[in-house]
Amino acid sequence: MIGRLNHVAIAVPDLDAAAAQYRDTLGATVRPPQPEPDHGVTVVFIELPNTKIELLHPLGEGSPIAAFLAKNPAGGIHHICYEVDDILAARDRLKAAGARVLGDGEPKIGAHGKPVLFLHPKDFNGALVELEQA
Ligand SMILES: CC[C@@H](C(=O)O)C(=O)SCCNC(=O)CCNC(=O)[C@H](O)C(C)(C)COP(=O)(O)OP(=O)(O)OC[C@H]1O[C@@H](n2cnc3c(N)ncnc32)[C@H](O)[C@@H]1OP(=O)(O)O
Ligand SMILES: [Co+2]
Repeated sequence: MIGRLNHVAIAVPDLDAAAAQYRDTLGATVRPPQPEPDHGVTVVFIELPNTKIELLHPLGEGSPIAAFLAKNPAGGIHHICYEVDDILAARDRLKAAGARVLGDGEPKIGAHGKPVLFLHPKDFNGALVELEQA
């Protein structure tokens, strides 16, 4: 059911410093900061030949990554995002298998303008999983 690895997300305490490190030290292509108020984060995408890195920083009150950064003040890998051909079919199959779909269970529009859903990390080996409509 899951397809390509769309991105690996890293929560960072200093977005500018992390973006500069990927650009200047690692020599990667770094996109401009992108506020995502509906998700409570600002993102910077790093373009790699085979996938993307999504740098995440809290935006506004009640950001879903605030607790994660409080527990991991130096930052850390926050989630992995897989593409699926049919996000509603994927959701229903996962729910039937007992996985917890986060939020109200309805897809939201993600950073690429496509529907996304999140699955509880405790149901996936301690890794928060994002699904994105391909
Ligand atoms: C930009 C849009 C979009 C895109 O298009 O790419 C994005 O990526 S948005 C990214 C940010 N959005 C989200 O993360 C939404 C989904 N997340 C959530 O709903 C919550 O963050 C959460 C996963 C339910 C955690 O909620 P929280 O209030 O932080 O609960 P706890 O701190 O109590 O955590 C419970 C439990 O889970 C562990 N945990 C939390 N986050 C992670 C994580 N990222 N990876 C692995 N494990 C995680 C946490 O440590 C707790 O464990 P215990 O302490 O053992 O109970
Ligand atoms: Co993401």
